[in-house]
Amino acid sequence: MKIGVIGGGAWGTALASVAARDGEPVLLWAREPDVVEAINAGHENPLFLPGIALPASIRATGELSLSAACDALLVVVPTQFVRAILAETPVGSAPLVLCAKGMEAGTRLLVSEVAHQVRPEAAIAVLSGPTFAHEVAAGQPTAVTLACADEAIGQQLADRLASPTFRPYASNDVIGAEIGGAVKNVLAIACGVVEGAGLGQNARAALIARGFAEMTRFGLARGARAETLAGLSGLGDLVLTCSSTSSRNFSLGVGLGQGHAARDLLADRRTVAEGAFTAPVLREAAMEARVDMPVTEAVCALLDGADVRDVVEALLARPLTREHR
Ligand SMILES: NC(=O)C1=CN([C@@H]2O[C@H](COP(=O)(O)OP(=O)(O)OC[C@H]3O[C@@H](n4cnc5c(N)ncnc54)[C@H](O)[C@@H]3O)[C@@H](O)[C@H]2O)C=CC1
Ligand SMILES: O=C(CO)COP(=O)(O)O
Repeated sequence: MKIGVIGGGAWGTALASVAARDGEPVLLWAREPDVVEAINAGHENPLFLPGIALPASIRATGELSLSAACDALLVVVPTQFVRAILAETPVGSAPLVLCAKGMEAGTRLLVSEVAHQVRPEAAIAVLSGPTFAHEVAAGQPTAVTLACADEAIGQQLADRLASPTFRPYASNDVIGAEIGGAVKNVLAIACGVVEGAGLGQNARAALIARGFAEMTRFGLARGARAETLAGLSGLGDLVLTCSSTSSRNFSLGVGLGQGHAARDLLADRRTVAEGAFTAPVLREAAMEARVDMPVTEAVCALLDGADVRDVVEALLARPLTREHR
């Protein structure tokens, strides 16, 4: 199965490295000519994944048309670009493995729903879980959820991508796998705020638990299964992203918690903090589904420029309620 990877950021590069581990040829489409050049000439992606040696069997290209020769395509561009890239990519009969974590602005769709609109004929899988790209590319042990409604295709993809240090766990809950990854990025911003504002470790643990309750309420309303939300792509990724400055979303939150303005923190970023784009979309989707998401609302307020102390005060002043509703 020849794998093509669409997107040469940190995660696309790390996944290309996973797929190329035994000398298998992998095609990697990158938008930046510098990235294409550096991968082909020096087997490194100094822009997005510096300091990691890549397998020589990865061939980078700037030509999307070459993906027509692939048997499966890993789609790893940030969420807001998935629709445009998929429209341009020749897909043929290749299954699409969606690896971005977020919701599309305007439509409020999950990435699989966008892919289904643009490529209704393609089999769709979602790969998601606690996966910092630099650790995966360095061969450190990692486990992910690989969800596909067609379980035979899902198993083929899992077998192809698995290695002694990369363990895909099969699932058929595509929506559930996506909701965990989309929501945890917003919650990671909130946990970063707790860190940046010096609110303490009790507050962070409370936020992870109440954030998980929020993720679960929203997920169940959108048709996710509870066990998927409690698995690698939900709780697993939430715990990872809420506890490390390696996370771009958590780091963005640290800056907000220290009182910096979101627009300054987001200006001129080359790398993506998906939670900043997903938060307002998630707030709208939650209102539409009549799901209470106070942490998400607080993150939206901070991204809109509200004062940290006011937002924290308002969260803590909410009426006391039952832990389980
Ligand atoms: N970095 C990580 O550790 C992980 C990232 N992800 C997800 O993977 C997705 C991609 O993130 P990263 O690879 O980390 O990106 P990155 O932050 O390393 O790089 C930014 C990417 O955005 C692309 N880009 C910028 N403008 C674009 C445009 N107009 N059209 C198409 N692409 C454009 C760049 O070419 C580059 O590939 C995100 O949804 C992220 O949440 C998922 C798991 C782990
Ligand atoms: O999704 C990730 C880890 O699973 C990466 O998190 P960040 O995008 O916050 O860096």
